[in-house]
Amino acid sequence: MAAICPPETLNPAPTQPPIDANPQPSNSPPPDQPEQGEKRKRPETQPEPEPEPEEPSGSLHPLWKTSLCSYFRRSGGSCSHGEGCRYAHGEAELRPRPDRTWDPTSERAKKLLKSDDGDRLEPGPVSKKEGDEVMMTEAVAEESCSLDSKLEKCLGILYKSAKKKRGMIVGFMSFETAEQVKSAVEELDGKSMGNKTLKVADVIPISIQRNNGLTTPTSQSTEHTLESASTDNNIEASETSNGIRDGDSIDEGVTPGSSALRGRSSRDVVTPLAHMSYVDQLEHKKNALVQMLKKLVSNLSLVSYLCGLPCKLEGIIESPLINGYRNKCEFSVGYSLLGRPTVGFLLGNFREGVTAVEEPTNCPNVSKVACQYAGIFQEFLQNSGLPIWNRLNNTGFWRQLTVREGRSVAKTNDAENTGANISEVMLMIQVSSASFDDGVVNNELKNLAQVFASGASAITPPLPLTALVVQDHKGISNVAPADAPLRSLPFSEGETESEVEAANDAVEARIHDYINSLRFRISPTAFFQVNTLAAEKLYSLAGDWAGLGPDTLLFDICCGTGTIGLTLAHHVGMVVGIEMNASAVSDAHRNAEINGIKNCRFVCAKAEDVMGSLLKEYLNPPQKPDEVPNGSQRKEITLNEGRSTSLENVPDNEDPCIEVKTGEGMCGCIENGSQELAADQQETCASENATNSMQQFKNVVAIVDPPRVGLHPTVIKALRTHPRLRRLVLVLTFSYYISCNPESLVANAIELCTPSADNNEKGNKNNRGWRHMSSAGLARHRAKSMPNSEPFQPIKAMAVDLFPHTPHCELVMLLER
Ligand SMILES: C[S@@+](CC[C@H](N)C(=O)[O-])C[C@H]1O[C@@H](n2cnc3c(N)ncnc32)[C@H](O)[C@@H]1O
Repeated sequence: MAAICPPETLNPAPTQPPIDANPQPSNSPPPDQPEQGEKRKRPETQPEPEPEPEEPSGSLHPLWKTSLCSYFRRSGGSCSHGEGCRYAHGEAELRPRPDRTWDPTSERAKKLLKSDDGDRLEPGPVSKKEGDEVMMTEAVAEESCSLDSKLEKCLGILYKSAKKKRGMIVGFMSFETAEQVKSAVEELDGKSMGNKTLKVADVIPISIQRNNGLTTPTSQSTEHTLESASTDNNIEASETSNGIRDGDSIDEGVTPGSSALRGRSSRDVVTPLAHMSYVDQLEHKKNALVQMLKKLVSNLSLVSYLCGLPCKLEGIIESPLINGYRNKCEFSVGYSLLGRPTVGFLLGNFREGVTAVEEPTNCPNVSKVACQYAGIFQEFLQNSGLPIWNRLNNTGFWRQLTVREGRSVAKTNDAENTGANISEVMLMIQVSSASFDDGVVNNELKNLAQVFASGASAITPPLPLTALVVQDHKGISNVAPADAPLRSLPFSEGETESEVEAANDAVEARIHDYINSLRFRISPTAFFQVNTLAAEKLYSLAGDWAGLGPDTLLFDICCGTGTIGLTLAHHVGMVVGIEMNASAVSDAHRNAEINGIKNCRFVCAKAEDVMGSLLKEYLNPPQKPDEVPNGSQRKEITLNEGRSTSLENVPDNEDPCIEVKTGEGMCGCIENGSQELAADQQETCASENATNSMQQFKNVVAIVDPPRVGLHPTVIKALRTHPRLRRLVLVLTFSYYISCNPESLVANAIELCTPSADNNEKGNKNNRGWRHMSSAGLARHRAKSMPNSEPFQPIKAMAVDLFPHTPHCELVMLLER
């Protein structure tokens, strides 16, 4: 309903564009933990006031009695803290603040505000000029009030709940009654807080959700939002190397914003470089990469370097497709600036209070097919009986539409005709069904499936529709954990519920794409690079630089569906892929199988849990034949769903993954080159294979393609300290508007490349200084305690542009020692 903002924040430089990105499970907290940024719910009953700090006699706390006690006022004159309460029990006790202002909720301040002198005790400029207007939450914070617990105390208004995310410059409030809303607006708009002025701006009320008998209103209360008119173009990216996701870490979807957003388009937000020629975009990215590499130099003072760079930047490889290249788009569901249910991209960052969603039609990186599906869904939502997800109070049903496309083997670089190769489409609709009746939900989903099917076939040429999946997710962020429930929806005519239920048991929804003529199966939550043709170039470059040969053992760390390892498998003796997403590992197995590749093993685990033991297993062969590496694995082998079968015969709908658990929590999938999956046979086979292979690998290489956060220190340590690993190829996403990406690259490189210290420093467990360190600082700190080992040297780097029109880019860096 209202927003408060400093005008200077209205149009800052864009930060992250918001299309898709595969959710990175590594970044998703386990379901039992709050997701990042998740707010704690305000308790129903008013909590007891926090214990007040003891006032040292003789030296009063500077804020002593400078704010009115809301408990005292509301309870009609009692407060459990009695006279010891830090807050003033009534106007008479009230003291002026250190800045000579009065509690703005006090009668005294109100009177002063009405006078020409404003609320200051001393003459001086009153902060009424535009530049000094602040978000309510900023001002409140300056007044030492936490919005959650002390808003009422500070502002003296009645409200139902107040929410603010860390880092947000707006706060959201809901009220019990219309009167509360009215008086809160009167009270807050234009109010001076310290030397700042609160601004209340109009927003479109989000809780006006359709209720045509199918849903219950989210709350009986009059729910309004105090929201900001301010925003910038920032959209947080959850991840990663495949680009950006919309709504990622925006997580909440609130209302469409205010007039400040009018004129802003999803094109500006999602593809902020689209106004430049492609040549200029590449130049821009290259320059940004040079800056980032220079930063690396300053952190690696002992490494020889060239022209200010740690290694030569060989250039930037262009994307074969510049428009419509994305094979995956995650479209938010929300309201447009005009209040219309819309499927598209958020116009800004929720932290800045922006929740308006606009259609993706002008975003040059989105395919026509994806736009058409977004349009079909949007049309459906105009008449849906179930509400759109409300990011303010985390209620509602429809959350997100993901469109994933698979291409046929024939490729075209024809920018105008990118849709021609799209042969498969998977639609994943994210909903939150928890508070809705099953019958209503099923009916609505059935209608939606029909709408998608008929909409797809009504278009000329008809849109492919291969799989329709519903993801049920009730977390605050749209980034669902990898284990969020998925179900397939029937969409072809005549297909019945029970047929689909049966099919759900057997057939997992998936699409296929091709890389270097290999066919790849992709499950709904598995990572796959969003620009397939550019990814081919990326993988080829990584392979060229890795120095591969028949005697090479290649570790594909963070392997996803196995793309890097499988496309290079024919150059090497063996590939060991490590990946934590079980669906992706299952895809990797299947992909090896459908492409007839036998020399790969894929391990389903966090790299940090298994890297050390895998290096040992392959590179420190046991001395005696009966000394089997990872002996504990043998005891805990389990077959998925207790099946025992031959991989050669695994039908497309079965998961050939065998899980192996070790005492260290390792969960591995035995290499699929083995024929039998019977547990004991498989384990022997795997070990033998591993042991036999060990002797023949003269060359050990790792290609590392980690998520945005970079490599875990444990993985770095394992790689750095294993003397037989001589070559490392890092594949990292560089996003020059996002500081954390280059940070993680720089941090990882510091640990890998800093020479060992003469005297290793042992970590001091009690040293909490790390909390305030940058990631580079932390990495330098860790490098000091790295066990004595030969450092890697950066040899060369090259960028590959997987994300035209956006600030993102992949960087490949070769490290050797
Ligand atoms: C940038 S993607 C690269 C995937 C693959 N190399 C490709 O190009 O398709 C990063 C992958 O790392 C996985 N991942 C994230 N954290 C991980 C961890 N701690 N251990 C193993 N895999 C991880 C993600 O699930 C994701 O599949």
